[in-house]
Amino acid sequence: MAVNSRPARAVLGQNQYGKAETRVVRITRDGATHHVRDLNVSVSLSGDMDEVHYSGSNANVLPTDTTKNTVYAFAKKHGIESAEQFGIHLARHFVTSQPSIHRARIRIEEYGWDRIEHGAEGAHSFVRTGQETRLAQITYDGERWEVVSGLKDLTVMNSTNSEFWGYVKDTYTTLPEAYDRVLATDVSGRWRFGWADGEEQAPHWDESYEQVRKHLLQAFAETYSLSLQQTLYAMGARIIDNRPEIDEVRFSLPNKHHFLVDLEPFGLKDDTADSAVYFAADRPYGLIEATILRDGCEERIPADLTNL
Ligand SMILES: O=c1[nH]c(=O)c2[nH]c(=O)[nH]c2[nH]1
Repeated sequence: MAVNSRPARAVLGQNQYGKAETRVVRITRDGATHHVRDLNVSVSLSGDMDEVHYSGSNANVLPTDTTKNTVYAFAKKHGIESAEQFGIHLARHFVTSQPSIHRARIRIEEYGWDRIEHGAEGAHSFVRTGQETRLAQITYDGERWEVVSGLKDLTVMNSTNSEFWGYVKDTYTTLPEAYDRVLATDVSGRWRFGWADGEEQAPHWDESYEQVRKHLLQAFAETYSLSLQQTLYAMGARIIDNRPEIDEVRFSLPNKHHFLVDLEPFGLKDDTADSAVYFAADRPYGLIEATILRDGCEERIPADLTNL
């Protein structure tokens, strides 16, 4: 076909739509033993969608907001047995319940959680699977050494034993008081060793790292938390109390908010005694930062850990 005889009309090609990255966390409570399923669900639908593109008629459009609600409602109603089973359930629902939808693609990422081993009662403390990044900074001026070790991206969660209430309330405060909430954070921590004189026996670095990691995880798991600030202090104090080679610890802890999803509009009860479905928000987040020192030691780790 000659270029000047090609039809001038534009036509619609492949198209799909849906809600991407619905972060759904379902916590099931079997007495004091909790179970977590944590998914990132992306729904993509296609079907009779010519009109919405050509004329703007939404008559065939199931809102993406509805697909998000369906993810939360199904998590509550049917549970999450596996990512595959959950995806099959959703895909079948969209295609069979909506005449205008002929194809559904559900993509799911699942984040795994291991239990934190500790000495206290209860099984509601988890560390996300996959390794954190271990960090080290060594400074030497020909005389004195400074070694700061650390870690980042160690994600932990307590599915209970966390409250937040009794805070200042001003004109702009809307936050409801929480008497049983999820407490989750990505731990970023640095700790400075007392060792500075090369003549002295150096600490066993690997063993020290493993022990610090263990102590901070156990303190996170065992602390009944009234604020993330309190938990942060407990983690740092546990390290100072148990590891004589360390003089200073600094933590930067994002408060990874988990909001209970209101399922009442779908006739589902928020029965937290049995199971609960949360929206895992990624931003904005509270950011709680502090240094914990061995009494009498100097504060040397910079306030902004991104500079270290
Ligand atoms: O543990 C918390 N500390 C806060 O300072 C705070 N502020 C807030 O809104 N939620 C929380 N949670």
